[in-house]
Amino acid sequence: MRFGVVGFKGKMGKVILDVFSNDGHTPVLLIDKDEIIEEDFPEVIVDFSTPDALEKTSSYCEKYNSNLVIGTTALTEKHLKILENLSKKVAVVQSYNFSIGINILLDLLEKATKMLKDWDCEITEIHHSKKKDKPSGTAILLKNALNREVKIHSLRLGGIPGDHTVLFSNEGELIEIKHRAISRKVFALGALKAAKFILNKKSGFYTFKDIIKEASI
Ligand SMILES: NC(=O)c1ccc[n+]([C@@H]2O[C@H](COP(=O)([O-])OP(=O)(O)OC[C@H]3O[C@@H](n4cnc5c(N)ncnc54)[C@H](O)[C@@H]3O)[C@@H](O)[C@H]2O)c1
Ligand SMILES: O=C(O)C1=N[C@H](C(=O)O)CCC1
Repeated sequence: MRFGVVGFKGKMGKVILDVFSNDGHTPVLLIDKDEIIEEDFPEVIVDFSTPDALEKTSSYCEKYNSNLVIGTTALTEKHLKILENLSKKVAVVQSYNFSIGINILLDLLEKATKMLKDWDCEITEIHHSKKKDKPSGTAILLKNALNREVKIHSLRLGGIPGDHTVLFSNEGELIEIKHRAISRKVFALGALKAAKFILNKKSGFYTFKDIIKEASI
């Protein structure tokens, strides 16, 4: 496929370029804060950058009728509205976490939270010191899956790609459900799976969970 990357100079952008290119796909549109390289029209644009880039990303999707895979976190209602409108014209996959493990964990938590209604529950997330947003997008997804008020504890240190733990405890027991991304490549591989999923879709809004379900991973 011909693909575009928004945030191509960033940590995720570089890994996405690598993973997609190694799978035989051709980068034709590269966008970062201070540079745009436009060679051809992309079938899919992948945006892992910053919420401020979304209007530009959306206008490129409309210009080229490109589908969109977006992993950028810290989106507000305004950004979600842009994505909703865009998804009426092209196919959009949005997720705060493109790893298979977290998306399976979200299913497990929906079940666990019903069984552990009376237990205390909190979330911890640890990420590299360069991460700009807090709490992580994934922690927000986990909180939503728990469907109750939980505290999120955020730590920023070193080069950690992403650790999330959900803790449940009663008077005598502790259950810890933990996910660790060992490398950023897992997110890029998930984005590639999402890009292949929407390649021939006309329009619509999807999450990564929809894709995993359809592929029965
Ligand atoms: N959904 C997921 O699975 C997942 C996984 C990892 C990271 N992320 C998210 O992806 C985003 C990027 O993470 P990162 O670690 O690569 O960050 P980063 O800071 O290393 O990279 C961001 C890139 O975006 C560029 N950028 C900034 N403003 C821009 C603009 N207006 N237009 C175009 N480009 C612009 C920056 O110059 C930089 O190159 C963050 O929101 C992060 O939370 C999501
Ligand atoms: O490195 C990041 O930034 C990550 N962001 C996502 C989040 O906020 O949940 C996913 C994990 C890595």
